[in-house]
Amino acid sequence: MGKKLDRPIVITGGGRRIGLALAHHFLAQHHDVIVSYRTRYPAIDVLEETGAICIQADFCTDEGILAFADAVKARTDRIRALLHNASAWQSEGNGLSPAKVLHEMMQIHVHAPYLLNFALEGLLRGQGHAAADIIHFTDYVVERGSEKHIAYAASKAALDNLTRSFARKLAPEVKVNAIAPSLILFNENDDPEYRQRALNKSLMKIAPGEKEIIDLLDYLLTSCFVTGRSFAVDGGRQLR
Ligand SMILES: NC(=O)C1=CN([C@@H]2O[C@H](COP(=O)(O)OP(=O)(O)OC[C@H]3O[C@@H](n4cnc5c(N)ncnc54)[C@H](OP(=O)(O)O)[C@@H]3O)[C@@H](O)[C@H]2O)C=CC1
Ligand SMILES: Nc1nc2c(c(=O)[nH]1)N=C([C@H](O)[C@@H](O)CO)CN2
Repeated sequence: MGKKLDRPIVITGGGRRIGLALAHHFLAQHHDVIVSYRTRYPAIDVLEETGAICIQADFCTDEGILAFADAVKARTDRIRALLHNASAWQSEGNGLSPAKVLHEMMQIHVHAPYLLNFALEGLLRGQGHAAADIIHFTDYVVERGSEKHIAYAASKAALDNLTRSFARKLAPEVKVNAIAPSLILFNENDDPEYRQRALNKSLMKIAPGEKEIIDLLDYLLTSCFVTGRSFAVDGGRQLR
């Protein structure tokens, strides 16, 4: 099973894009890192070669969520930060019934963070004032809703509310904050017309990439005071 890790940063959904960038960032800062992955991309091999502990987990069931928590507890007695990045941007339609879309969105964006926060509470507490962090990755649409991703937006809104509840429950040992991005990264299948439309929705008109999230995370993890808040990373989209 290997040696116990020293206060690792735990990242859910670390196999690609933002989660993967976060894992490499914190490894480069010489943190121990645990990531959950669902699909074993080649990037997982590279993460393991770079020293991360990569644990396969599917959060589509509560049992899968709690199995991941048990696997984390088998590797460490304390956690520096728990980053709830895992997510699916599921729209209505696409052959799925509304009931299935709603279930999947609530499972990944609400059941997983809620159950993992409770299951790993004992590993987050007991390290001193503001010594540990939980980060919920929500979305700009929490403020506005979304006509094409209704269940997704509702589930992220629930996650936004969990931020304040867990901040009240876990202070002052553990800070709990949310990051609410809008367009950060395109998906590889996004066509040029979609890309231009999406860029035009903000004042800044760029897709800034993972560094915007990484820099905010570095700030939040060094704070001894900020908790219970959501931080928009949206290029001024609300002013368009
Ligand atoms: N990218 C952007 O522009 C924006 C991102 N965000 C938020 O930022 C975070 C990161 O975004 P991004 O990197 O684009 O996310 P992605 O959708 O690219 O990746 C999310 C990760 O979560 C994993 N995941 C999805 N469903 C499950 C599940 N049931 N069980 C376990 N793992 C699962 C995926 O695994 P697998 O690869 O195997 O499917 C994937 O590795 C997300 O919370 C997202 O909602 C918010 C607004 C904009
Ligand atoms: N899990 C994901 N959530 C979101 C993604 C994504 O790729 N994966 N992408 C977006 C869009 O960039 C959107 O913000 C564009 O307006 C939203 N959420």
